[in-house]
Amino acid sequence: MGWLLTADQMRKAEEEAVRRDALAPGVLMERAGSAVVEAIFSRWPALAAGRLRVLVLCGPGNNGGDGYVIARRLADWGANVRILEMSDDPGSREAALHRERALAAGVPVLGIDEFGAPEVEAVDLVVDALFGIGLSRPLEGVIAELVRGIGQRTGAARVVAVDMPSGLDGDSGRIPSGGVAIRADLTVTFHTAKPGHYLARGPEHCGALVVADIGIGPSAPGPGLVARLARPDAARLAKGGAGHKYSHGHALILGGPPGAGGAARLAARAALRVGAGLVTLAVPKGALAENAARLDAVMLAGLGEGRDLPALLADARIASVCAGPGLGMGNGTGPGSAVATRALVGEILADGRAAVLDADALSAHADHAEALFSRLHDKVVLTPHGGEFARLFPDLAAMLDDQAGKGRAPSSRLAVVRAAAARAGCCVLLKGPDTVIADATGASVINAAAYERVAPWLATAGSGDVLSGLIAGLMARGFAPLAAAETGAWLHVEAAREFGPGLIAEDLPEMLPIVFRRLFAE
Ligand SMILES: NC(=O)C1=CN([C@@H]2O[C@H](COP(=O)(O)OP(=O)(O)OC[C@H]3O[C@@H](n4cnc5c(N)ncnc54)[C@H](OP(=O)(O)O)[C@@H]3O)[C@@H](O)[C@H]2O)[C@@H](O)CC1
Ligand SMILES: Nc1ncnc2c1ncn2[C@@H]1O[C@H](COP(=O)(O)OP(=O)(O)O)[C@@H](O)[C@H]1O
Ligand SMILES: [K+]
Repeated sequence: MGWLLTADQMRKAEEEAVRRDALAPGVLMERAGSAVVEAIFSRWPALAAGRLRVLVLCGPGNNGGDGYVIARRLADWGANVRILEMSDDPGSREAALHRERALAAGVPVLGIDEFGAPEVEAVDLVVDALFGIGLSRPLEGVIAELVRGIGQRTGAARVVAVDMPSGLDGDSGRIPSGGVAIRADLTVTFHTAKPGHYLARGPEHCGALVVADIGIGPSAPGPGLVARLARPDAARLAKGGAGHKYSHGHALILGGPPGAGGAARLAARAALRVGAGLVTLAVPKGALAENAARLDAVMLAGLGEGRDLPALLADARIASVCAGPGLGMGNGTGPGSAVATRALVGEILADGRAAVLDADALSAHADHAEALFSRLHDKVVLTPHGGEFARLFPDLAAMLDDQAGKGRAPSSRLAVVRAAAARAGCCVLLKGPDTVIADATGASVINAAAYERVAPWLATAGSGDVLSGLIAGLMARGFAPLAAAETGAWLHVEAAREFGPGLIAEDLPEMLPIVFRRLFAE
């Protein structure tokens, strides 16, 4: 299901499994450590060929406990292993038990101040078992020095992080203000991935990510709100044999004044490609000629300065509206002005139909956020990028500032977007490589362009306009707001990956047929 458990939810899941299966102390830790060893050899089979030199860094908690298991298992296998530990008196019974076993197996255990000795630095593999989901503050002092030294002084050694790269907050993927974090080549986590593996600095510090099953059982959503990774519903996306164009919905896209129509045309094409039965682009009358020269399957309508939009919306077959890309932020009151943009958004929201508000539709409300929130309803999706988000929700955006909250746990993008959705009373999608989507009930999804889904070529002008068109097209097809946002964001990244380097926004809709073909064949 792709659930992403927070530290608290993970602890509850572990406790439940221990109780349910009456597990002896240390059994889960044994499984966790063994899973890491398995992942190491599966990722780097060549390491099994020679005399492997390993340095295992053990912290004072259960993450360190996993480290003692890994050290013993690798030593049993024949590796030359040394442990550097933070404490000779681990904070849990399980970790103490596994420390004793590692000592009994003859693994040399040194204090962390031994880091710097030549034989300690000359290793092939570093295992980072300092801190996992129990990180409670920034790494400082000797530990921070050790973490910096690992990068600089162990040369070409591979670094594997146990559960989380130490120093990285598992709920947010951020490094607590003033701290540092391990940069791993591989991170092995247990039961489910955690939000921090996908958010903020997570992917950059984790390297590659493996989620190991340690027998905690079915990954129940657990208490409280649980986020998950975005995934498509292929059956819902496919079209049935029956039906005609109107059964797949009519999307209305609003476009801007003459010379500013590209963004809305991109959105319109995306809405059509994602399967809306019909798409109409409505533009100021002065922009009709320009758009007529550029459109075929997308239909055109002209908007005067009167009540033309409500007249258009009187057609009950129009199932969704997209407003914002290129709509205008100019001075004055004519087409393309911020005043006109706010008036159009007001009419759309008063109508109550499913709608995507993006770009200028958001920015035009920078000084009118409360008025906007009072009109939003649960059929709306807002799709801000970071700058637009900060214009509407400055206090929430400030919580994501790297300098914010020194000494406190860093705020998570998930919590911040959930708070924005609750305030706005609608679905909010905050764009980025770690796109977060939440609705007013707190339901939330992360669509990460990370690991095997990296899509750096999406950072190109107009790609956000395509995303809003995808979501509008899906809502025209009857997808609920959160599902439309999730599916649109997922398809957006897949389309970018399908095209690859050299991608420009125009390419994205054209990749959808290939993405669909692959998805429906699976
Ligand atoms: N429970 C289970 O059955 C299983 C758990 N598993 C494993 O346990 C891990 C979670 O273990 P955990 O809860 O003990 O937390 P952990 O990450 O070891 O850190 C806590 C310790 O670090 C300390 N500390 C924190 N921040 C610090 C800082 N900046 N600088 C210095 N010290 C700092 C903190 O001290 P305190 O905050 O109390 O002062 C405390 O002593 C999890 O990630 C997984 O690997 C698996 O084996 C599966 C079975
Ligand atoms: N490095 C990246 N990796 C993956 N996706 C990215 C990256 N940078 C930006 N994106 C995506 O590209 C889109 C950019 O949208 P936006 O900032 O609105 O651009 P524009 O206004 O030019 O259309 C968003 O969907 C965002 O999630
Ligand atoms: K770790």
